[in-house]
Amino acid sequence: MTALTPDPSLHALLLQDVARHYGSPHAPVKALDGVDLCVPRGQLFGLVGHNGAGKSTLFKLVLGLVRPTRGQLWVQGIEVGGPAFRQARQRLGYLPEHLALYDNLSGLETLQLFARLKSADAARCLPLLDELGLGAAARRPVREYSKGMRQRLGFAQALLGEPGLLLLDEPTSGLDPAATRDFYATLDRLRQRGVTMLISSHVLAELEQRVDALAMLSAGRLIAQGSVADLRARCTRPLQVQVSATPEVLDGLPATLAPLGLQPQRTDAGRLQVDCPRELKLPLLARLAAQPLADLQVQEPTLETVYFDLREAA
Ligand SMILES: Nc1ncnc2c1ncn2[C@@H]1O[C@H](COP(=O)(O)OP(=O)(O)OP(=O)(O)O)[C@@H](O)[C@H]1O
Repeated sequence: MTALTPDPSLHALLLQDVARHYGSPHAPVKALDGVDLCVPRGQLFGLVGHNGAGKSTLFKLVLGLVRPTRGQLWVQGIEVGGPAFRQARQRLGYLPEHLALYDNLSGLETLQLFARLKSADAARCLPLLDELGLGAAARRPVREYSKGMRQRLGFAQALLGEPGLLLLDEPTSGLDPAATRDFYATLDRLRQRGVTMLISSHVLAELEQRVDALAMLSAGRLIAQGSVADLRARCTRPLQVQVSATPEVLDGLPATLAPLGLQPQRTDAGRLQVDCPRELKLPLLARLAAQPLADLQVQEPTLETVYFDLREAA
């Protein structure tokens, strides 16, 4: 786990020992319990966890919409709920999982309404819609918008006020692959401008290739935090190594790999698979490299496998 520095101004977001309990104090629902989290500035940072893990509660705490039962939070160095937070809140963008929109307003009117509520510059509305590919539809009523267009409009309201930190709750749920790709391309552009983004998703494969780092929540507790590579290194599940070669070469591999204690399995006539503990990866590859193979593939555990593994170990 990343060591926490005591200086909140160094981070886009810092949580120290944060708990949020609901219900009776005698039998509380512990939506979050003792979470230490540190999101560096300028990162695309993932937040993953199963249903009810506490992701939305964490967003609400950061936005100051609910108060922590225990602990402290800082957004860009400002304490959430403290005297300077009201102003800092203006530079927080939030895209909730379900954003209520008025069907009879146009996209532009909707965004102008959000701009008024947020005291943001209304002159930015049309350029923002253009930037998100909604310029041509800006004056059409929202009831005519597709799911993807509604999502982009929701995203536009989150971008009002030039936020330094964006909170994105399940932003791609229900989007098709092309819309998802476009959405992440926009996030890339924002990252290049130095915006920090905290994004929650159930689709771990989607985050795997895109986030700088992520935190894993389970039943209100933070079970791991780091880059995908850091978290993979902590996973106890084996790597899968697949090799292709002539049947004669494959016949000889069990004896070659026996000194490592590895037992390859034949998957079809021309292929063989070895489940390999991480610490044996290099010795295995060294032995395989000495063989006349036709092909070799190393499959790392997916982020989903890593999540389940770390959750079991927590
Ligand atoms: N207002 C509330 N009153 C009582 N319990 C609540 C309240 N809000 C959340 N909870 C409980 O807190 C826990 C965490 O909920 P939360 O919505 O934060 O999880 P989540 O990770 O966002 O889930 P999902 O992925 O399903 O949206 C759940 O057990 C939920 O039932």
